[in-house]
Amino acid sequence: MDCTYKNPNAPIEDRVKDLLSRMTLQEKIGQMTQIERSVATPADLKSFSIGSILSAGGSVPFQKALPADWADMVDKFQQAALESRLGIPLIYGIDAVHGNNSVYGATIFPHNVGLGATRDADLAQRIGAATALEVRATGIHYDFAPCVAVCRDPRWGRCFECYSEDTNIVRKMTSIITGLQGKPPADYPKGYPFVAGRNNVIACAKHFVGDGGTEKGINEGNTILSYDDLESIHMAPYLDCISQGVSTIMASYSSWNGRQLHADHFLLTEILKDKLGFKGFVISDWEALDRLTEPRGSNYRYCISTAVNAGIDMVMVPLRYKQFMDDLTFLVESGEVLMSRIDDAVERILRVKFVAGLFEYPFSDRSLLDIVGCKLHRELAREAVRKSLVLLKNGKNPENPFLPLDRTAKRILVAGSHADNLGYQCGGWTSTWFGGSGRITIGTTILDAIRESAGDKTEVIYDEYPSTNTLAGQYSFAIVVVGEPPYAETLGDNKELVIPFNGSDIISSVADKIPTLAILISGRPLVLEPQVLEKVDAFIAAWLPGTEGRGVTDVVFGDFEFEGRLPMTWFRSNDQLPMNPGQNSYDPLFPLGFGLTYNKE
Ligand SMILES: OC[C@@H]1[C@@H](O)[C@H](O)[C@@H](O)c2nc(CNc3ccccc3)cn21
Repeated sequence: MDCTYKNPNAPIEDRVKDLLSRMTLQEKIGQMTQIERSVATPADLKSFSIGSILSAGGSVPFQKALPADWADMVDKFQQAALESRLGIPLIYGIDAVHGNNSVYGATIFPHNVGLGATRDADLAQRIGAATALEVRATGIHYDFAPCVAVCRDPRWGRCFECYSEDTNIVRKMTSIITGLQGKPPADYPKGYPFVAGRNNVIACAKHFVGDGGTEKGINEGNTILSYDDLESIHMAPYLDCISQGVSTIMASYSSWNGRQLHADHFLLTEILKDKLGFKGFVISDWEALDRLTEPRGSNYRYCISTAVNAGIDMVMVPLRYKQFMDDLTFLVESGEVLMSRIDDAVERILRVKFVAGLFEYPFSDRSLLDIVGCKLHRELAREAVRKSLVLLKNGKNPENPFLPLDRTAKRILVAGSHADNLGYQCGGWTSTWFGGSGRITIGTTILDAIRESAGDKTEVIYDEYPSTNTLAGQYSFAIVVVGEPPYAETLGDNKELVIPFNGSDIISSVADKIPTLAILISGRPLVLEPQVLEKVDAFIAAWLPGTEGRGVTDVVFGDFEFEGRLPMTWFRSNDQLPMNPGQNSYDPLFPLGFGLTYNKE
């Protein structure tokens, strides 16, 4: 074997150096280019040595494609990449942010806000490992997760993607990385990317840095903070990610004190790479370079030169990639971007590919196919749901708790927009970018769970919007499930955080007549009107639990204890926001960390 880079026994840094020395400028730039699957052609993958492909949210081979169809698609792209002159394998990336959520039938775990309510680092790691398996089963190598944003204002449309407003909770939950990638050995070099093997994925901590701290929670907005506060509140989780061997980090669309992150050499290079010693690669967000100018994408050469010189290594172009490659070639040939910067970026990309074993195992492992949505993973997701539930009220008189409910009760009324809607309980980034409604995948709604758990003689009546006539009936108790519709990113920015679809009115109309448990399905706390909270007998925040609705009934019917505690402050009204512990005006309805349990001690 004459090429060091092809020798699996050679030290990785020797392989990187050898391969880099053989590459043309065009091949180097090709490796820095990530394109969307919809514009990828085998011919271009081969001739341009494209480094990476992604599936945008909802970009699937076809509706309800099976894991084998996904693996076929990825392997076909990979085959083309391996036919390039130097045969450098590509990495295929996807947002598997709560399971492999674009894939029909995959296990959908609670979104991060619910996992933050568990504060359970071991659970996060096990979820990471399960997610890695379901991603690799589809042939995909690269997961744009975890989001380690610290959400300081719930008006932000991406609050549900965050573990907490509390930096230390986010830091704790970065353990998911050692599940996704595997755990590096104790003596592993600091800052060096790590991927244990074929059952693991390349992870991506995002979005560096301060995305959760923008003014008024405006998505892609401006985070106005001193460097010390930026570091202590928003940057701290990245030190944990780097110490756990995270292989890639995604830059944030947002700005710090008016400086766009994608253009910020100080943060991306001097801090992240030089001071923190990050040796993986920094990837841009989707068309983030285009956002560096107004109108977007104008003077694209300026955008490219600014971002690449700031420290962006791989560019999620992802559509007009020939323009990107041509412009970057021009910039290098004109000296505006130094070859040393290109070489640094390509070294980082190749390092991650060698570490991930992709030169040895570029294709999917078909023995994993049946693991997608398997019972073991659904049980894990069910455990996560149980541990994520936060009990905010239990009984109009604390001496007389309302929960646990009697599953053998004579007659139960189930109501509300979110009682029987799998898409709603999964939230955004499920099946499509911003999620959907109804039976969007395979799973158990809360109504399904109640029906499965209830006694043989128990009558379960479901009425989404119960009429006066329905409410006039006799019931042992009612369970009303309401909440937010799915959303993503800017679509989720909201200055008026109230329960949508007249959720409060439905709760009130039922609770006026029947002893009622209210369950809220949401990506964040919402305003709970005092009279509504007074009327219900019990109230649970269930966040966005995903496909395993049985996790809710496990606790509601008393088989398991409540363990969840608020990962976000529960504000009284929108005009209090932003409101975080430590502020003089901290006057929440329920404070960060609140959560009742069945047992008094
Ligand atoms: O999906 C790739 C990235 C994702 O990893 C980032 O967290 C997120 O900020 C992000 N936003 C977009 C843009 N959204 C989009 C979704 C569907 C089709 C087209 C664009 C892509 N991405």
